[in-house]
Amino acid sequence: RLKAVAFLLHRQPHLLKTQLYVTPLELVLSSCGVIENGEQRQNKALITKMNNLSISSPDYLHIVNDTFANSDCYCLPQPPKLLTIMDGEAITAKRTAAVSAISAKLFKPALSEVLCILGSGQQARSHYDVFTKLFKFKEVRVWSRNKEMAQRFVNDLQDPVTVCSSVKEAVIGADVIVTATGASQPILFGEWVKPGAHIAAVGACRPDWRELDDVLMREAVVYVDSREGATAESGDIILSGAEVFAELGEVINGSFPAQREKTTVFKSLGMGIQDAVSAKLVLEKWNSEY
Ligand SMILES: NC(=O)C1=CN([C@@H]2O[C@H](COP(=O)(O)OP(=O)(O)OC[C@H]3O[C@@H](n4cnc5c(N)ncnc54)[C@H](OP(=O)(O)O)[C@@H]3O)[C@@H](O)[C@H]2O)C=CC1
Ligand SMILES: O=C(O)C1=NCCCC1
Repeated sequence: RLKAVAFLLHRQPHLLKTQLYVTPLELVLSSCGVIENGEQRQNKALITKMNNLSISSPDYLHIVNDTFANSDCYCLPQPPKLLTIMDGEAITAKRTAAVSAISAKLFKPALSEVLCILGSGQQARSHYDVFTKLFKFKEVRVWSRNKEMAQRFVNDLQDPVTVCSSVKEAVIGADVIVTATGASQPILFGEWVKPGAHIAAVGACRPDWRELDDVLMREAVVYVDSREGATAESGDIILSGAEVFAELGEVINGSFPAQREKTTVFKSLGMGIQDAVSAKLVLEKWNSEY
C-alpha cells in the first residue's frame, strides 16, 4: 500500500497548496484532490484539508478538518453529500511518515545503525513509530529545541532512545536523520553529516524557511515528493539553489536511480494526493468493518 501511494504521487497531477494569509493567523488550505474510478466516474470524491497554523505563536495549531465529500465536479447534478470528516492531524502524521519511510527504504545506506530525529512533536513521533517498525537500528537519538520536550518524547516510548543536548551531538555518525521541526533557519549543517547518510527533511515547508544549510543541500542528491511543490514551497531548495535530482515516484517507476551510496536528502512537503489516498484507505477500512 505504501508503494501504491508513492506510485500515485508521480502519476497524479499535483495541486499546489493555496495559502491564505489572514493576520494574525495564517491559513493554509493544504490539499485538495479528486478521486475517480475509471471511465464510469464512480466513487468520485472531493477531498479537502485545511491546516491552520500560527507563526506568531510557538504552538502549531492543529485545527485541521478533512472532508471527504461525494460530489460531481463536472456538472453538480445534486448538492454534494458529505461523506465523512476525518482527523487531519492523525492522517497528516501517518501519511507524511509513511512517505518518508519509502524514501528511507530507497535511499538509506545499506548498513544503517543509527537513527537521529530532530524535533519531538507530532511528526517526530510518527516518524519514530514508522521508522523503528520498518527498520532495525542499534541506536536511536532525539534532539529537540527544548530538552524537556525531548525527554517527554522519550518517556512515552518503550524502547531506549538517547536524548541529545545539541544537533551536532545528535547527528554525528547518524545513518538516517529525520528533521521534523518548526525551524525557519538552518539547524542541520552539512559538515556534521556522515557521508552517505540519508536525511528525510520534513519541516521548513515555506519558501523562506530552512532546516538544512547550503552545504548539505548542494552536496546531497536531492529527491522530492513533487518538483512543482518543491520549487514553489521549499526554502531549503529555493534559497540554496540546489538541484532536484528526482521525484520519489520517478525512482519507484524506474526513470531515475536511487543513489543510495551518496548522501541523500528527501525534501518532503506533503501533497494533496497523499491525503486523498490515505483518506480513501481509512474510509474503505471503516466501511468494511462497521
Ligand atoms: N512535509 C510534510 O508533509 C509536513 C510537514 N510538516 C512540518 O513538519 C514540522 C513539524 O510538524 P509537527 O511535528 O506537526 O509540529 P509540532 O508542533 O508537533 O512540533 C514542532 C517541533 O518543532 C520544534 N521547533 C519549533 N520551532 C523550532 C525552531 N525554531 N527551531 C528548532 N525546533 C523548533 C519543536 O521543538 P520544542 O517543542 O522542543 O520547542 C517541536 O519539536 C513543521 O515544520 C510542519 O510544518 C507538517 C505536516 C506535514
Ligand atoms: O502537507 C501538509 O499537510 C503540510 N505540509 C507542509 C506544512 C503544513 C502541512
